[in-house]
Amino acid sequence: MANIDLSSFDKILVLDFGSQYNQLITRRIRDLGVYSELKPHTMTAEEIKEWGPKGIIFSGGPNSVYDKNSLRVDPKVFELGIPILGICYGMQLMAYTLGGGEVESSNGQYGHAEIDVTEHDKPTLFSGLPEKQPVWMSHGDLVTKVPNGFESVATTAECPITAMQDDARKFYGVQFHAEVRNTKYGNDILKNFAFNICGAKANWTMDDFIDLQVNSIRKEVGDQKVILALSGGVDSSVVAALLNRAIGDQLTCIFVDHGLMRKNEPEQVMKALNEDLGVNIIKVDAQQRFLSKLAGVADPEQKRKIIGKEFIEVFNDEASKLKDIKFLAQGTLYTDVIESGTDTAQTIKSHHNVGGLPEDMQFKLIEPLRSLFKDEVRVLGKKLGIADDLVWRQPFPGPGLGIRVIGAITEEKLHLVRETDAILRDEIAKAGLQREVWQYFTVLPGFKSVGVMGDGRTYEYTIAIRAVSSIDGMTADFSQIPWDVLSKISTRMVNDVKGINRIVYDITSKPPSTIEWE
Ligand SMILES: Nc1ncnc2c1ncn2[C@@H]1O[C@H](COP(=O)(O)OP(=O)(O)OP(=O)(O)O)[C@@H](O)[C@H]1O
Ligand SMILES: O=c1[nH]c(=O)c2[nH+]cn([C@@H]3O[C@H](COP(=O)(O)O)[C@@H](O)[C@H]3O)c2[nH]1
Ligand SMILES: NC(=O)CC[C@H](N)C(=O)O
Ligand SMILES: [Mg+2]
Repeated sequence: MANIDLSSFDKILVLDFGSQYNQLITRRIRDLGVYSELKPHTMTAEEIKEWGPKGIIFSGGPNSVYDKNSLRVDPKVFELGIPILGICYGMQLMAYTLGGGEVESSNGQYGHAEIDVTEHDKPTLFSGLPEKQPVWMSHGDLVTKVPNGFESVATTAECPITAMQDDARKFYGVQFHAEVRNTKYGNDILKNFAFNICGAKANWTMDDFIDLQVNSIRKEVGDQKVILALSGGVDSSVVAALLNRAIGDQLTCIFVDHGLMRKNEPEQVMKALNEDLGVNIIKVDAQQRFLSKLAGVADPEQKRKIIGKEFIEVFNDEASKLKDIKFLAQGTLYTDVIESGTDTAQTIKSHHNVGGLPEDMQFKLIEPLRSLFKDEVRVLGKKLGIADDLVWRQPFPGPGLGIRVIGAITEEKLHLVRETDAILRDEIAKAGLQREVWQYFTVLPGFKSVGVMGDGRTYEYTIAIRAVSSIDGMTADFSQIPWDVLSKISTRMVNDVKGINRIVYDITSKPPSTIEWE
């Protein structure tokens, strides 16, 4: 095993000013083969120097630079001689902090825009790229005067200073989000920054990630025992493979059947995991515990917190049977972390494994995938030799069908979601669409409507079909499942599942919606 320490890699540091997309910047840089980490905006110039990045990126964020409590940066960071790129709030912060710049509020620009690049001659962020480029904007404020030493290098009608640069000091700012895929040349812009401007070398790969994680797990755990929350999903299976490599039989995996699983899932999961992963797995039957705690609870955040807490109670019980367990491992991804809310980012929903955890938890967490996105985890899963079917399994949230029955959960409602979900999955498989559609499931909104079946009046529940395409779960588009497939699905659901008389199709993207309804 290679003994890896970070000093062998060229690094780019991303400072966190609270954007939902901040970790997306680090992963774009890692995709280029350059090591990158997200760190708090409070890191001092001295600490940054010690970390030794080739370049620094300031992320976007929800603040306005003129807010009293807006997030700032140590001004000495501009004296380190390290190239800096500010994105959105990051650019505004540069203009505000460096002498001579001005920022004002405006009507805002949200979504697509086209920029005109006005500076081509010098080596810039835009070297080798077209003069006109589609970008993605999300801002209320804008820079109205560049700081001393800077020039404006790109423009749109609404935002005359869309990009700015100071060649001599290697400081750059873009008002648009270069890290999102809707910015057509975003990756090329980041490439120009990392390689041409910072002079970084691409000497980082996912194999290095595996080595780093395995080493750090061994160091942290020593000869102690670890339990892993294993769901049968991709994320926890990848963690199982990593832990198996790092600590072998010091690991015990625990699969919880909370009664919110899909049709036949518990049996299938146990069979598949036993065959594929070769790890020691305990199945806990906890249906009654979860369902009785959830009875009558309608608020989505409260449901998520109850589920998160009950998971930990189950792990506590199992740990006390196994004795001397200090560590709980989970397949937490960055999406779970950022949506649950951080010191700088707002809470969108409390994922059961992050925001839903009880405050007084006894375990120390091991979460090796905490900074990664789903598509990176799939690459990792393949590298670790996990079977294709498991690597490409559609995500299924820990709270399961519990967040797909909207409002209070009952056995009857769970049954309707479970049966319609099974039909949907079967028809999607028959149509060969499993890979094309990223995630697909049914939701029971909980209201009834009038229908007519066999000449008789019905008054029954509605089922909604949710199907999305995505790469990392951070943004998603609704999938355009062919009408004939939808038609078959709808007919089968109404015919086969008693208690349903209407099927609707969810045609919203994320944002503005989220993938799950709760
Ligand atoms: N039924 C379960 N039993 C044990 N642990 C679970 C269960 N459901 C979820 N978890 C834990 O919560 C984590 C987060 O769940 P999540 O659904 O995001 O990941 P996953 O199930 O591993 O992968 P996927 O996204 O493919 O479903 C899991 O990685 C796992 O550690
Ligand atoms: O393990 C999980 N625990 C949760 O509490 C949770 N909530 C949402 N999800 C999954 O995360 C992805 C993004 O979902 P949303 O757009 O609904 O936030 C989608 O893939 C969701 O299925 C969860 N996974
Ligand atoms: N996305 C951002 O970074 C937004 C920056 C700032 N909050 C604005 O509205 O202009
Ligand atoms: Mg899951």
